[in-house]
Amino acid sequence: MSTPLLQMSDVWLRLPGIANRPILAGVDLEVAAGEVVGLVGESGSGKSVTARTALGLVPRGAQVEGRVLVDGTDVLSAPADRLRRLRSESAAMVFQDPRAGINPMRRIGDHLTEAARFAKRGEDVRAARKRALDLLEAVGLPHPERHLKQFPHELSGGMLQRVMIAGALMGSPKLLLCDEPTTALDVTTQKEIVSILARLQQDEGMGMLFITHDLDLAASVCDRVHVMYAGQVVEHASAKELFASPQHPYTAGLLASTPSLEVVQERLRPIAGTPLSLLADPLGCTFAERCDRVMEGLCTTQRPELVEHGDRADRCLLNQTTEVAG
Ligand SMILES: Nc1ncnc2c1ncn2[C@@H]1O[C@H](COP(=O)(O)OP(=O)(O)OP(=O)(O)O)[C@@H](O)[C@H]1O
Repeated sequence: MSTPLLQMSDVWLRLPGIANRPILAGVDLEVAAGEVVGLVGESGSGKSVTARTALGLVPRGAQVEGRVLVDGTDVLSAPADRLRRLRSESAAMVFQDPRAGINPMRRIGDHLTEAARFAKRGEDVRAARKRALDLLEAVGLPHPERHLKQFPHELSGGMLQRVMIAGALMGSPKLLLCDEPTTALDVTTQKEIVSILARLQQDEGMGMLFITHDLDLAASVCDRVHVMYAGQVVEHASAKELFASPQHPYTAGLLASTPSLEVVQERLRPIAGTPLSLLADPLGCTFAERCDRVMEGLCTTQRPELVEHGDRADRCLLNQTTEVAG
């Protein structure tokens, strides 16, 4: 197998003075070329911090340990100029809110060609403009020439997110990190944006990390899915296996609390309790206090490791205990 484009190994991120527990606690994650890896989990589980750490964008005051390789570059030790180049040449990110990532005072064309100035081939402005026009067309915008001259406020949220996707692709990245790219959009626009992303990912052979709350969306877009809880990956598997037979009670809980048009469920069952506070740092499993299968005396005192079972893995003592017993 080829070397992954993104390789995160045992990544820890702490925010002293803000959080008692680590924000990321030993995250392992790989994305290969041509592959879409999903990252799902409730709000606050660490999905965005994982993606941002992959590009060396860590919160101020953060203490980070572990290893992050993006296309061979050691992100956590690379100097700032190497990281800047990496973010324009090898990897790019699309965020949830397109308006937060664009200067409202600059024309769309300037935004797009500015990104090209950092690109590997040192394109001149004309070549960058041509690429911008091609990409605006590829993301389904009706009037690329006109859009180049427009300001962000002249476009709807869905149109602007297409511009942001075009901008992310200006440097022909090998790796695209998408952080809830459709959450802020209406359902029809969401579907269009997702299908554009999926087509571009395949056309360009990019590796993609796709962060979403939406499990149905993850099931339809991703090859593999990682489930995060309280800063840890608690389960990962191929999308097909994960949704057909979740092994971790948290994954099962997420599925049971997700409305689905395909499967008519009698009643949605929300996961009891609330996500682990940043001030809590329990001795045992971080999900124990909400788990409907908790083994008292065991889960509350022992931290489970992520254990592989074939090509999937989960972090649950229940499965490990059953294995030993069996
Ligand atoms: N700069 C920061 N300062 C303080 N706390 C932070 C910072 N960035 C993230 N956190 C905290 O780290 C935890 C993980 O945040 P993160 O944004 O990665 O979660 P998430 O899973 O992406 O959630 P959401 O789905 O809501 O975006 C949260 O508890 C968040 O409050």
